[in-house]
Amino acid sequence: MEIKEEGASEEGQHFLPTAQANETGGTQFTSIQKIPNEPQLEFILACKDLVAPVRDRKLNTVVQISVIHPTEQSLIRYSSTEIVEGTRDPLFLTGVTFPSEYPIYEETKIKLTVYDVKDKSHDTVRTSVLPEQKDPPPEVGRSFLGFASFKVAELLKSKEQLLSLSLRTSDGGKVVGTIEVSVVKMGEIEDGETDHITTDVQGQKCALVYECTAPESVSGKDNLPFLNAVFKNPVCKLYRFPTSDNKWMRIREQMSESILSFHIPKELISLHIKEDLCRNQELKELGELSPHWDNLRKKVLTHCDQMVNMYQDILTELSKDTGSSFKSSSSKGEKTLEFVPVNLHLQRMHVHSPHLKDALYDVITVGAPAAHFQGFKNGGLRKLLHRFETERRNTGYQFIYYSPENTAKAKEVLSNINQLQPLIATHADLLLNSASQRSPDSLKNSLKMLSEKTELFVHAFKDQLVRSALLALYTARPGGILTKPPSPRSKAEESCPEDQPPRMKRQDSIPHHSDYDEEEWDRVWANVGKSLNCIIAMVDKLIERDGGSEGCSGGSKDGEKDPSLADSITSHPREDWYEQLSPLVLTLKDCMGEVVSRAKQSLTFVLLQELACSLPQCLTLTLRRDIVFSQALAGLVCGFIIKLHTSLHDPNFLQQLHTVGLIVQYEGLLSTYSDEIGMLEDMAVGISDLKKVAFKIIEANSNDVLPVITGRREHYVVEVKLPTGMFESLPAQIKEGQLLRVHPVLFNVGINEQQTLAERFGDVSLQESINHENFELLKEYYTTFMEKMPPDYISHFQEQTDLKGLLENLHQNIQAKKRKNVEIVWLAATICRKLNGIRFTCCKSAKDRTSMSVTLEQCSILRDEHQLHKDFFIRALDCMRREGCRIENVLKNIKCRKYAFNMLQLMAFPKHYRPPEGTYGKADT
Ligand SMILES: O=P(O)(O)O[C@H]1[C@H](O)[C@@H](O)[C@H](O)[C@H](O)[C@@H]1OP(=O)(O)O
Repeated sequence: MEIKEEGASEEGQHFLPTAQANETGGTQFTSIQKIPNEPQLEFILACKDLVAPVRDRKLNTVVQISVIHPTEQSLIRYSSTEIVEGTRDPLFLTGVTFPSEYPIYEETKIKLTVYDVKDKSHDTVRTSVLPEQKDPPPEVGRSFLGFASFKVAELLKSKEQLLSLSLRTSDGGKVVGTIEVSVVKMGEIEDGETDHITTDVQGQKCALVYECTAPESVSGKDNLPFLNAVFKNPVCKLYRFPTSDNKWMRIREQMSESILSFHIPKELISLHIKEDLCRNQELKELGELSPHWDNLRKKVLTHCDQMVNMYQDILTELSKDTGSSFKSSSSKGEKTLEFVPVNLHLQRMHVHSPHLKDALYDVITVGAPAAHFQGFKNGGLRKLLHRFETERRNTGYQFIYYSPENTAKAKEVLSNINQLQPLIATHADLLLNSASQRSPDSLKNSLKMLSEKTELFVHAFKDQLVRSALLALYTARPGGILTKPPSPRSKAEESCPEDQPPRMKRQDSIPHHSDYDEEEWDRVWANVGKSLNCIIAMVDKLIERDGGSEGCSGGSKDGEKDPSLADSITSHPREDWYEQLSPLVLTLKDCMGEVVSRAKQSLTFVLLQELACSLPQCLTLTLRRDIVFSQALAGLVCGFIIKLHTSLHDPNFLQQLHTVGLIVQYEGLLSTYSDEIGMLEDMAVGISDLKKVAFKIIEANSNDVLPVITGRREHYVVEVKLPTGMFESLPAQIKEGQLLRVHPVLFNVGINEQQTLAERFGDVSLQESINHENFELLKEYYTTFMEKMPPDYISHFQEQTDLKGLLENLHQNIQAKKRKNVEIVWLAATICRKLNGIRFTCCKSAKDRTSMSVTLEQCSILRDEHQLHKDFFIRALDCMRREGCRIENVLKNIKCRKYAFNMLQLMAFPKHYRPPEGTYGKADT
């Protein structure tokens, strides 16, 4: 077989899809026997007795792993180990793993090439997947020592699955040492054997014993097919690190993208279109208005229709991306991809350490949810929304000011009406159906349902807002007089004596009209309750006369019956039930229709005020908020799904889920300088808006496992599907569809050179306020958690972790005005993990700073929870950053294997956020 130049082939971590891989020109190859969804082959490497080309040179070795597929002639560079310095017998901590999807067979050949690295800052055989990019030539920074190759079958069939191969020079002649390839299986006990490994600290040695406790399934293998439908294109890396008692722990790092990146935005945009079309229709149905308001309505409708068209265009564009699951950092500013989160991944660390249970640690990494296309010249949502509200409050005569709470309330009531009216109509028909069957039980049941829904309906209008909006609309009708200016009134002011002028407080400015009959609405509204009472009374009578001993459980709402109705009931002995109930049901529907029509119009009029007073800013702001929210929600749904699947077998988690909900903690690394201020302002609102989301778990009835979103801008429900077996095992509350809450919190600490500028010459108040506000939210969650979770769980919990102490520590750190105080994000992350929460890490692109942070978090967990040998902390960190999933993330985003940092930036970073030499530099981002 001819071996081609290495530079000509592509980086192998992004492999062919399986179907393609099996098309091997008709030739059959032998698959490696594998456990479903587990990597097919994993091995580690060590060299012995390496011969230096120059005497007395201390070797710094790296092994490059390449693959030759059976049908192909060329080499594909697959991965590399880390560089081990100063030894002829290097033992590599970075292993090799071939994920389940990788087209590898027993016939596949693997080539191991050993290099001596002379200049780490230039050590890079290939930094790019594009052949002719500006990479240094292969020989820069390193020199070839020797190579060996083997077929996968040879390794698998070898004694103890271990090969010891001679390393030869390129002409194949001279032996320059040996390389050992040893198959590993996460969780399997290996033969006791000791070895030595050079640590970072010169001269220190560490005896290593291959010994592991029995494996324990942490990944919930039975639900993997389900997760595979959501998480795609995994990149896997394998490491082994020594523990403080000189044993091995194994770590598998995995990074996957998700089709939810595109699916959630599409779902949301469809929902917005529906909501906006419905609002536009309601605006049209507002009825006759005086010329002033009618003109405004026309203007609003023109803009709103344009907006809907725009959302439709975006949806069409996105729908073309069928099956996409990744938006790269370089596409941040693309208009058609605005709703899609940037560089969203599940970053998972699976730890198998001696004497401890296997553990999984998940972080969702994603670019800060922000409106990159709209830009940040005028700031982000936090500032823009505030400014918008202030301006609106101060607009003069032409509009009526309703506070954001009241506008939201109007939307909520409108949505409740739209949901409840058809529901009530259905229950009323079911009642008639039961009546025609003369079935007392079914009649009682139908009545119960009808009563419940009608009560909800009546309750929905209890708000003072409906009353005041009715009056406002009355004055806006032709002939209605709009008092000048609409005088602000609150409840307190209503009690002011007539002769005293009302206080001019710029709160809701609701007009008055002396001809207006305020009680009319009360009558119309009360009629619904009354007509329900009539039905209840009639059902009671019918059942009683039919021989039933008990009265109907529906019960009159206020205990008294309408006298006229009671008469009509007594005058019909043993009649046809349907005939008796039918007119009453009709009356209920009519009364309801009257209420709906009045309330809908009045509340739509409230919405008209918001839109009319600040066109087109209002719509642009809504768009910005929708964009940011969509990106945030896509991440949240990923986080929720993965958390649910990994914790499904933990009853405490499930109880926590339906009792107090989940904390969702976002770590932000944005600086409070220049554009990133705007990003942070967007991100803060996007994350806070996630409070409007509730999850509901439903049983999957088909192969379509993707979540479904219902609701509207103020309140969304995400339905997450589970296969029957898993669904059945859930607690009753969850199965019954209880809404599951999330509690998002954001802590931000800027770490780069821009933050240095902000701290020296700028303003860090945004970061400070965000951290303060979110600390209060976190504390609230903790308090509820302690109050609502059962005492035995809490005591077990407290034994393990001093959460209170961690919270206090976090609080002190937030208050201390310390520069780049990364302790804040570390503590917040620790608290989140201890509270069983969902973790997120974000920077602008989730590529560079995020990569530094998640790798640091992973190694800190290994040190704090899994006894990583202290001398190996930095080395583990460097391994993960040099050859781990995150450098693949960089490659995937910008087609170049370099973190986009320069020396100046690195100097500004807090300790431990700096990548190893040779992995960073100028990159086209
Ligand atoms: O992933 P990020 O940390 O947001 O990437 C930044 C990087 O930190 C910075 O040094 C570099 O100059 C670029 O601005 C990166 O952002 P891109 O969005 O351009 O990848």
